[in-house]
Amino acid sequence: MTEKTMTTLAMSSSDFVQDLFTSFHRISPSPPLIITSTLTLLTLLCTLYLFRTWHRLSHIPGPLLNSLTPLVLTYHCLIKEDINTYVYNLSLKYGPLVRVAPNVVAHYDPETLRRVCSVKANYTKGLWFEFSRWDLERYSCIAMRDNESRKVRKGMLLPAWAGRYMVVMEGRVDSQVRSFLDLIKRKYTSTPAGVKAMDFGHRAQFYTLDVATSATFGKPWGFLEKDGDVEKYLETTEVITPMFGVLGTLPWLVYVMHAWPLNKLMPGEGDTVGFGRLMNLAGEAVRERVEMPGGKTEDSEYDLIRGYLRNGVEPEDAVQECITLVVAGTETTSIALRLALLALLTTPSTYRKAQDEVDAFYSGKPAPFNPDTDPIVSYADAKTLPYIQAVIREAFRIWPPSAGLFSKQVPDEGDTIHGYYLPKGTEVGQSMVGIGRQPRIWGDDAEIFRPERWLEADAEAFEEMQAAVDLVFSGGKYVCLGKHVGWMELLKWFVEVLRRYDVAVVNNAQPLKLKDPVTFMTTDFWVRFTKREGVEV
Ligand code: HEM
Repeated sequence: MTEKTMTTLAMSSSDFVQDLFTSFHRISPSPPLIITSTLTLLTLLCTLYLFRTWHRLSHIPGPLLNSLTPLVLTYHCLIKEDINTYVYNLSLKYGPLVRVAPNVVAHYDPETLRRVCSVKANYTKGLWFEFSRWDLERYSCIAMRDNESRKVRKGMLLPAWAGRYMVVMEGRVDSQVRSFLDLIKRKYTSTPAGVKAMDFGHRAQFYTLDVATSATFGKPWGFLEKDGDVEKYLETTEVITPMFGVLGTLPWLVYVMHAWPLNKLMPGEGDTVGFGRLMNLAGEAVRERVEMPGGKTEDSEYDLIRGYLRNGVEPEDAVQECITLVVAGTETTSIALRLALLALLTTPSTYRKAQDEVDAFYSGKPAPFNPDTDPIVSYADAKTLPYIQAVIREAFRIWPPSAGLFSKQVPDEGDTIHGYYLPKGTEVGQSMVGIGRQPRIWGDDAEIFRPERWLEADAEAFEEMQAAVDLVFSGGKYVCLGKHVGWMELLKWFVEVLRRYDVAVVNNAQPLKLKDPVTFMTTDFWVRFTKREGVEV
């Protein structure tokens, strides 16, 4: 090959490459075209996804936006802080079954709620409960979604609350009622010479925390004695509790938070304060009891951890149950205590009647009254006071302490509620606010706090009302384990406090601030206690 031929060949191959490049460039799409096609494809996929999301339950009435995204509910938890009122208002607008999120419907029918929760129903717990998984490796009963496993676990938990153990538990409640009275005496008795206002929102929590921790661990953590937060528990739970509402609407976030790197920020057994400290103490308490030599435990040493372990709960699971006991037993009862007191303080006629009932009860007892040695009213006696019970039931009704959706999942065979077919996997949420406020059961004055309605009702109506309000403790296989302890705490507190003190709000224009990010939470509830005339305290 000559040099000339070589040069010609080299030139023609470079021309060829250049031509190829130019023609490729000519047919390749311009950047705007790539962006436009990608956007079109994404829009198409999103539309398909949204259509599919909407279509599944498109026959259930509800706002369009809610059928496309759960973020509307998240917004009402996080920003508007009115989630339960919002869900009830949707029911009023759209009917007895309303679609509140793509896969979640809500109802306010006591009968439906009882059926969904009944032992026979194949419904399982919904994803809403995922927030109560304190550890992804282990379950506490409240978070268990598999019916068979939860039946076995609940069967182990129940005997720990039975018979004579309730007597022990009542003694624990009495001690904390006494601690509360002692706190008023020590620091918060107002006189004409000066007001010693108490932030009741926090003190209600101190009381219920001391009851829950003494029932669980055998002795209280001592919030009332210290009259302050212990181990920064409240400081951290005040941040965490509203988050429970958000996680209820976006359950997948629970797994994100338990995965690296967010898990580094989550409370854990290594923590020395806050929620992590509770985990830590629960672990220690369980280990301590497992390592203890066998033999009979005196009733005075009885606590729920011992009861659970004795009934066969694995130690690691007992830790989870301890955490649930403290979380489930505290905020619920505090809410009921605060709002029942608020209702009494802002309705003078009911306050008088409640106090008269307590006085009438004690007028039949031998005098004189010694506040330090007289026993705290027994649960059995307190249950003979209809008006005080009516006050508590009215508070439960208007501000249900367990106000969230508490959704349960439709079983494989599907279900029909209020004439609407619900396919497998649909989450059925409850509106306890709706159950407590619907005029069909409560009459036209359903929004009004009026304990008298309970005394006026005939036997049949009373039964229906009681069965409806009782659902604040859920029902069937999900019924609250601490129901009687909660009732004891409330009844005993009202009887013993009203017996000794006159209570009044401090800020008449705004007794407290109420918000509803997951359930009814209050701040700035200042009250004053004044000794009743002629009563030694
Ligand atoms: C006014 C007070 C209370 C209310 C309104 C209340 C409400 C509830 C509700 C609605 C549930 C069922 C959740 C569900 O699975 O659907 C529940 C479960 C539970 N509650 Fe309560 N509760 C109260 C007080 C207490 C107390 C004082 C304790 C313990 C000291 C407690 C311990 C528990 C436990 C351990 C569970 C889980 C039961 C299970 O998994 O089956 N509760 N509570």
